[in-house]
Amino acid sequence: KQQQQEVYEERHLKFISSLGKGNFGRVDLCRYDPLGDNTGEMVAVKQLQSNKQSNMADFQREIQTISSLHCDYIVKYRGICYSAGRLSMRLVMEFLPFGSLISYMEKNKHIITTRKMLLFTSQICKGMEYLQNLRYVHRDLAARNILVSSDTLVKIADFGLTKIVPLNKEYYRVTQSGESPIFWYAPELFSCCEQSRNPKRLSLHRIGGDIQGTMMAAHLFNILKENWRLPAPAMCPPKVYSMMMQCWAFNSEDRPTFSHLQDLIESSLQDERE
Ligand SMILES: C[C@H](Nc1nc(-c2c[nH]c3ncc(Cl)cc23)ncc1F)C(=O)NCC(F)(F)F
Repeated sequence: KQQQQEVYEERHLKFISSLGKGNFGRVDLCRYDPLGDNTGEMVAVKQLQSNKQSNMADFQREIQTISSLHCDYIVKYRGICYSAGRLSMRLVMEFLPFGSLISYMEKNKHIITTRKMLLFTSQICKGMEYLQNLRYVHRDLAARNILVSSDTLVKIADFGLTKIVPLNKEYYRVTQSGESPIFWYAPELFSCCEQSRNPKRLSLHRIGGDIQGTMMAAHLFNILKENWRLPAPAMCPPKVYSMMMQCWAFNSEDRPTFSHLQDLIESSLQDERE
């Protein structure tokens, strides 16, 4: 059983490579090697890029969020590393060797079966249902924020935009302007994350290239009001596309819950077995 460390000493955290950049942070692959013999565990370490006060507060909230989550389908929190003088801190998480779902799908798009994609989607629904039961809203569910643990297990990651729905409310209203991923729909798994079928690219094509900035959200709203939706990805089973369309219902009360989605996935899996 891997160590469940809470505090990581900076001097034993050995940088190996940079994994990627998020909204305000960077994630590196490190080996935590207190014995100094390269037998320590590999971990993913996130640190802020900017030391803007607001980002620091958001980072604290992200740490608070991920450290409260215990689910097989959510990336595991390992602990905190306080830098010298405790000025900045770093979030230590489990390292998933297969990387993000986007890169995994691009690399394996010719061998990934519909069954495998349904299994991944079902696991994401289970993770999202767990979040929902804790009244968390992820707000940035996209294949780029899903990590692949093995050929049969994916996990939800990146809780930088996650908010808690207050007890006296039923939904979360976007308040601060920040970068909202307005083009992102339900899991775009079934497009194999092909860049040509990227939700943003397809929506921009429909809206027209000469629109920019604040007008963009208005135009996106209009085409959705007129019931335009992303086309079915290639090889997407009809039942799956109808499930996606239900997730994109204009009125939120018409959209399926994550538990209902799991029933739909089970029934699609039956079809795939026959
Ligand atoms: C900014 C960081 N970007 C990347 N991370 C990794 C990664 C591989 N393996 C990993 N194991 C644990 C973690 Cl936390 C990240 C990785 N790979 C490519 C990236 F571009 C990130 O956090 N992205 C969000 C999410 F984690 F959901 F993919």
